[in-house]
Amino acid sequence: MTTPIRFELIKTCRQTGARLGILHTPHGSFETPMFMPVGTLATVKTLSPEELKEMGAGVILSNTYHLWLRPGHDIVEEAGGLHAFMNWDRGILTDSGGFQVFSLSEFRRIEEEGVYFRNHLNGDKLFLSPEKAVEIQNALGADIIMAFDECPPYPATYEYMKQSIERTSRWAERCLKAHRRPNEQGLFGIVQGGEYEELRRQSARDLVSLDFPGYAVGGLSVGEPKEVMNRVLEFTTPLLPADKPRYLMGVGSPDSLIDGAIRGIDMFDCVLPTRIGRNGTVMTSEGRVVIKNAQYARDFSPLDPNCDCYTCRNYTRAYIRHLIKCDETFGIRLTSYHNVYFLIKLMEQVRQAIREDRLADFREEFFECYGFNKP
Ligand SMILES: CNc1nc2cc3nc(NC)[nH]c3cc2c(=O)[nH]1
Repeated sequence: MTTPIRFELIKTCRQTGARLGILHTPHGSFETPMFMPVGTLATVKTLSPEELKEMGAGVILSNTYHLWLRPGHDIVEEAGGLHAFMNWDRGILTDSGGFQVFSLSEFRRIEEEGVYFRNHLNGDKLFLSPEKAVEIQNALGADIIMAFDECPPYPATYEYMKQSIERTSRWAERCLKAHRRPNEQGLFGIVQGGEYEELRRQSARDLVSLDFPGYAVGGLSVGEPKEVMNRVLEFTTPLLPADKPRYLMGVGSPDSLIDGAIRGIDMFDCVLPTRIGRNGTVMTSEGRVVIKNAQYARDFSPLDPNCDCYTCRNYTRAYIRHLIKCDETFGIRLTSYHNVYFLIKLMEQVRQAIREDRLADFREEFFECYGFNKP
């Protein structure tokens, strides 16, 4: 069987556990650690594929649950798959819908066969199973697809978490069996177990024995303190094969990206840059800037003095503040463009620091400049 996804380990940073790698996919090869912009409904909100390419995006995300509801995976399949449908010829990863079920629907019932819940748009009863989640992802045609898992709430009791990870492992096996296109789409397993080391070990052991082409660390960035996330990563990533990609789902903020890379994570995704961009908050090398604040009314400097993106080269804080205040669409395009660019460039700096074996030093410098308190 030809594996559609291959991870090439280039080197490990001597100062930290961070890895420099290359993720080979049917739609190109991309350096890791990487940040993957989220395009929930087959678009990274307000940005064009050309803009994403010029800023260096390699793999972008789309949501199985949302595309299943609108426009329907059958229409996307008829269009020739997501790449054709959204005119994106680089990498695409779809999540499996598990997380949306838990985050969007109050009513839900988890059974062995799958999850019963309601359509968040019209209240209709819905059912998702491992088989259905894989069927939808096979139709959408992403290069990387995710196993159907349960992302338990934080916190959860040990007893709840134990029965949840055992079901998630059974579901993972069912996903492998249901996968119709293993030579074109790499199916990643998702390690669960919350903050319990013993359960993370059990979940990792179950999934690694199924030999997935890649592994995600799930169940994090769900409200736990950052120290908990970092501790869980410290004992979880070493359980995963060094020659396979490791994906931390739903992360994250600049400090979490750096701390995740230091703990051996290769792939990250987060809605943060476009979500906060839409309400006029931007990430800059000197910390967050809430552009609506009156202090920027006559500030004719760029959003970030150290950024060379399209937004920062051509527009001022005063102008962008004006657009956001007037609810002008061009305003959130400019802030979204800068925020996605910022995280993609941050990962370039992380990769360069790994090449120079100085990621711990880079972390110090970045945290100092960005304004994070030193841990
Ligand atoms: C598709 N399965 C799946 N998605 C996730 C998405 C997440 N997004 C966040 N924070 C924004 N945490 C997440 C955890 C999971 C998780 O444990 N499983």
